[in-house]
Amino acid sequence: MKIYEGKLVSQDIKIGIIAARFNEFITSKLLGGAVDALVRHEVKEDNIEVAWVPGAFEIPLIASKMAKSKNYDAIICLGAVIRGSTTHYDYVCSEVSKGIAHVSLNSDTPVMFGVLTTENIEQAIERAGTKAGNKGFDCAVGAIEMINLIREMEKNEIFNN
Ligand SMILES: Nc1c(NC[C@H](O)[C@H](O)[C@H](O)CO)[nH]c(=O)[nH]c1=O
Ligand SMILES: CC(=O)[C@@H](O)COP(=O)(O)O
Repeated sequence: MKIYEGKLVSQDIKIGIIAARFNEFITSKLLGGAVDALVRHEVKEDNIEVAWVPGAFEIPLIASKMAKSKNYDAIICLGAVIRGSTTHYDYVCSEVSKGIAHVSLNSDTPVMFGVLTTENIEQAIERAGTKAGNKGFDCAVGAIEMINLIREMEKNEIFNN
């Protein structure tokens, strides 16, 4: 039985991060967690590039452009969509999640979904560095794992058709 898994090592890893400015009180904490995880796993700061977009809905477009550039080994998408009093929340969440998944599959690039979708501000705060951890940190570790998993499987010619 052969098992492949991505090691948490970071030789010459280049990361693109997209952060939504909407609910910046939350998304800045997600960004801090992601950068902390990357640096503590020895990703060079010069190899981390951050793009700020107005809101989560704009993330997929920039993710697509970053992925098409082939300048990044993985892309991390960070946002905080918090339900309001209309159905706008449902449309934003749906399109952002579909859009990010579409970019990842169409570009063969790991695009990590670090967009909080919460019922209230308290749930967002809990997931941005308090009692439920930091989803930005988690996504960054996942990005390193995915990059190394793909590299390992490619080295073993697993994807050769
Ligand atoms: N309500 C939230 C939004 N709304 C804004 C949209 O993401 C988008 O920027 C706007 O519709 C213009 O295209 N964005 C969030 O990131 N979080 C929210 O809670
Ligand atoms: C997620 C949203 O778009 C939401 O915060 C907007 O609030 P509202 O539905 O009250 O306009």
